[in-house]
Amino acid sequence: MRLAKVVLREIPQNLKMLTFMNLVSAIATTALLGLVAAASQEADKVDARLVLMYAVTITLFCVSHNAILVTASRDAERLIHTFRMRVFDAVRRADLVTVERIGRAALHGVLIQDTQILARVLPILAVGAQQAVMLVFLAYYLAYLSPLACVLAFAFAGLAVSIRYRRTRSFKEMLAESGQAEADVFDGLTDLTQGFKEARMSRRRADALVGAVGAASSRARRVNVETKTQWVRNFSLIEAMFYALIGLMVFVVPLVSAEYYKVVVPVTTAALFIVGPISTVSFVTPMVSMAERALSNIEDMERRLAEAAGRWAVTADAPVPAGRAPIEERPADGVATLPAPRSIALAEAGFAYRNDDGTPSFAVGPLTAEFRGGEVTFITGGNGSGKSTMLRLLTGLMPLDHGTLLVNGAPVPAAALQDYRDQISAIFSDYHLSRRLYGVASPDPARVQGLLTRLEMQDKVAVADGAFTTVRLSTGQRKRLALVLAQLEDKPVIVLDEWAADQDPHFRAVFYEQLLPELKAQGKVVICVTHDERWFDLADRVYQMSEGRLRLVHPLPLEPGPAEPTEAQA
Ligand SMILES: Nc1ncnc2c1ncn2[C@@H]1O[C@H](COP(=O)(O)OP(=O)(O)OP(=O)(O)O)[C@@H](O)[C@H]1O
Repeated sequence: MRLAKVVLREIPQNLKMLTFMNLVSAIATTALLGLVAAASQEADKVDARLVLMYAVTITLFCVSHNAILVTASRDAERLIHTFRMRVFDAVRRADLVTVERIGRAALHGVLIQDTQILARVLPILAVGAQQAVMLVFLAYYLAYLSPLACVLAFAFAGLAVSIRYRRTRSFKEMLAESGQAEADVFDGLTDLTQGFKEARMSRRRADALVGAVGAASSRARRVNVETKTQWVRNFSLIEAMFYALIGLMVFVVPLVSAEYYKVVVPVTTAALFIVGPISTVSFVTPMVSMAERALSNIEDMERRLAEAAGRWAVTADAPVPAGRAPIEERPADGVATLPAPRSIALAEAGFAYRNDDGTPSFAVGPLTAEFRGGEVTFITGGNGSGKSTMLRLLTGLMPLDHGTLLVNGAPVPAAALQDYRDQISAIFSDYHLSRRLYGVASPDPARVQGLLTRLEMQDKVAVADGAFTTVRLSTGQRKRLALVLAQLEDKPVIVLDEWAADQDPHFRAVFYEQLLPELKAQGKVVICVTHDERWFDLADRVYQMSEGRLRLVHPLPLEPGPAEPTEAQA
């Protein structure tokens, strides 16, 4: 059972203590029953010793019950924290295509919904386990009083529980359907909040969007109501059956057992005591499948992300092109030593986006291009020609299907990919600007002020306590802050995907005529995707992308000239 394995593997520390507390609470409950039976024999006087023992037993029960609940809740939260951190870590290690394919809704489902299910269910399961142990003790006690009553009571309880289970066969499917419907609602919410402007601008679009979210929400409501109704019906049925069980003990058993009248009071009391635990255990057992499902979702997500990372590691270790020495891997920790890039390149690189059935939907390559330090390279080409895809491959965000990524002419091994990415500042067209300057530890205030002034943002924004004072800015202004951040990172490679497209004509000229030459003068590898032909002559190289293929258009590759006359000819 997945749940048991996970508990043993992830939170083994308190299992002994929980088992001990379970035994204490079960013994305390059985002792309570014994004390009630003993007191009922002496109903004409109050025995102080029995009262004291009763008080001690109740205290033991309360202490052990509390300890079980508190420990189980704490362990459940620890488990959830572990899972969340593992999934976060797996996300940051995965490649972009996998994360995009999995989607925000599925990740949200796992990180929020499934972990919450575990947080709710695990402490209840601990109580279920406690009640199950208690049932074993109560069964012994009942069997000691009257074997016949014990057999009848448990047979009847078994019947009640099995009727209940037969009625909850479809519980799992209902949960799955409800989870899918909730994910669809979340998708719709994302479309509504992120596409708010578009929805607000068109009644038909907004109607269709809200209609789709409404349909998903209504599906979720129907399934959730069905699930809860079934739960309530089952609960009532089982309650009624347990009252019938008490009737069985009082009216039917005396008919078949002559000596029964001597133990009728303790047996009936014991039967009353087993009603609660049986009800709890039968209520809790379906929750095992809920927890198993949540766990399986979390583990599947981890596996999908890890598999993608694994595939990537393999493809990144593509064969070394002839004549190029690979970057060395340090054997001790397996991390490659990556030299500071003076040039980065793609050699015969290829990649295809794939449909769900695995067929390629769009392919780039073979791509061969080199980008050098102290040079500005422009990449141009029509919409959808593959420029951003090429940048994603060049920056190590997506695995190559074939070909090689090179630094200073040597292939980058899988173990060095993060090192490689750490050398690149990239501002993609869908750049996300955070208010906090993550990863830039205590920047020099004078330098920050200088950069803000250089980017003409000094009157709008400042940096305080490691964060921009605001990011509520225009698209062009946010891109300028992204460039401030990139300059603060001061990495040897800078990649800008249509950065200038959002700038006004004045600042566009500043960008091409001043900022790019400054970056070039600092010796950086500067790569810009751009459509601004007016400034093409400022670039050292211009590549043209067309239908996934890359062609050098400036400087034009030299045509092979007439052959030099040989010595003999001379
Ligand atoms: N995440 C993705 N999943 C699947 N296919 C994608 C994805 N992103 C892009 N594509 C496909 O790759 C093609 C090239 O997209 P890409 O963004 O690389 O083009 P681009 O040259 O940067 O275009 P633009 O100038 O419009 O930004 C697109 O036509 C699209 O079909």
